[in-house]
Amino acid sequence: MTRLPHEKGFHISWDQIHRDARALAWRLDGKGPIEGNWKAVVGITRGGLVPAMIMARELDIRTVDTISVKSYNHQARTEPHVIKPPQADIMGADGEGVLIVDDLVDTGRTLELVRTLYPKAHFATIYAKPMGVPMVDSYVTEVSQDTWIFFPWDMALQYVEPYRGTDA
Ligand SMILES: O=P(O)(O)OC[C@H]1O[C@H](OP(=O)(O)OP(=O)(O)O)[C@H](O)[C@@H]1O
Ligand SMILES: O=c1[nH]c(=O)c2nc[nH]c2[nH]1
Ligand SMILES: [Mg+2]
Repeated sequence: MTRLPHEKGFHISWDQIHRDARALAWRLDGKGPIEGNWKAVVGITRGGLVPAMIMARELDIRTVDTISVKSYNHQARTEPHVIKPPQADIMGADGEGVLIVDDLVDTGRTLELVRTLYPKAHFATIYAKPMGVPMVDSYVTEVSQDTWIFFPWDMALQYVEPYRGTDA
């Protein structure tokens, strides 16, 4: 296991990821290889499921599947492996026409593995770190490699002390 140093935190709200996933969908609209269309959206579980759903809704795509890849135990990186593949007839021989979506690309190891399986698919993530950029075809926002991205499903609202403290 490799534990990476993360100096900064980038905290994403539900509203932010909703807007970013929509923006990514709009950018890819009409860009599929089959008369501009995409034949399916495949989310890389688990993080890719929320953006995949939002993008499939925007692009009016009803064929939605998942590929389950596990690469991290909390913030510690492990060797990525496929736990559940998508349906073979959706992916075809090489993934052509399929939009494969994840929440982020970090080292690029997850997408590298999925790319070897489906080299002609289009790989889209909402966020990207520099090491992973070569592995992704489309993304919305880049953050530095030493930033840990906190997604809304991993957070909860909680009380914070006022900046000037309290009298108690
Ligand atoms: O570019 P990489 O360094 O491979 O990292 C990116 C991957 O890591 C996270 O998934 P994780 O394995 O933590 O599983 P999860 O989506 O179920 O949270 C994230 O959702 C990406 O899929
Ligand atoms: O929630 C997460 N934030 C990250 O920055 C990250 N990098 C890999 N996997 C990740 N998961
Ligand atoms: Mg993931």
